[in-house]
Amino acid sequence: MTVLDMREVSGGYSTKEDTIHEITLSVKEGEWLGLLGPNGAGKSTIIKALLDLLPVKRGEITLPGPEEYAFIPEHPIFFEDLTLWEHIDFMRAVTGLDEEETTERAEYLLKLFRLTKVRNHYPTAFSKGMQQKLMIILALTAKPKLYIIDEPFIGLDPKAMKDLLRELEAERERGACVLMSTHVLDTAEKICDRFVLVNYGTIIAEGTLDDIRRESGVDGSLLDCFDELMTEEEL
Ligand SMILES: Nc1ncnc2c1ncn2[C@@H]1O[C@H](COP(=O)(O)OP(=O)(O)OP(=O)(O)O)[C@@H](O)[C@H]1O
Repeated sequence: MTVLDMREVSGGYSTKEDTIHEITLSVKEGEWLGLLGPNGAGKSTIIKALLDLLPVKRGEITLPGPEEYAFIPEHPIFFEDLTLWEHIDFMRAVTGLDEEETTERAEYLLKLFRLTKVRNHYPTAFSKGMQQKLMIILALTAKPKLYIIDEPFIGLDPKAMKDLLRELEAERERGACVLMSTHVLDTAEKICDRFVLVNYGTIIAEGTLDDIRRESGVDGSLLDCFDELMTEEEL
């Protein structure tokens, strides 16, 4: 079953020029889609368009209801006046999740990501990695149908990255799906089922690793294929 669908979506920051052009992609139940591309390619813009944070000029977007997806942004966002635990309470109040279950899961995740000691502190004073972990904990606690993650691995220490992958893997077994943008191609290659490669706001290749290999003519890693496709584009 398709959980997320974008059909020929174009839009951008200025009224004159589009940043993304006719983007078509979809994510099915239990599937992990990697959104890849160089700096400035338009990955975050595609995610913003998807979440209605950017005016979409053309195209159609189908997304589950807000309580069914969680967004982990590239740059963590917090309420200045709420402590870590108050953020969890707030998320629970908004989503209407069961109190006991949410508390148990949040406490487990705080321990796993080593934030228990700062549960009553304000996230604005956290390091970038700690803030990123809190965004992850809030998303994982909500147990949504769909995770939309913009650069999940930047700023995380190796243990946190491993723990995040393990927790997401457990979520996949539950049927949850993931759309993630990332530069970490070796990890993407291992965990994603399909890939969408974006350059200058346009999709230049998509499919499974085998599809991407065929398209690039390179029988190598995702990074090798990516390099080849990018070189072809620049010629
Ligand atoms: N707030 C903004 N206002 C105007 N233009 C923007 C804004 N944010 C991004 N852009 C432009 O949109 C284009 C795509 O940027 P985007 O952030 O989507 O790229 P990205 O693929 O996520 O890059 P990175 O990997 O560096 O995060 C770039 O040319 C960028 O300059």
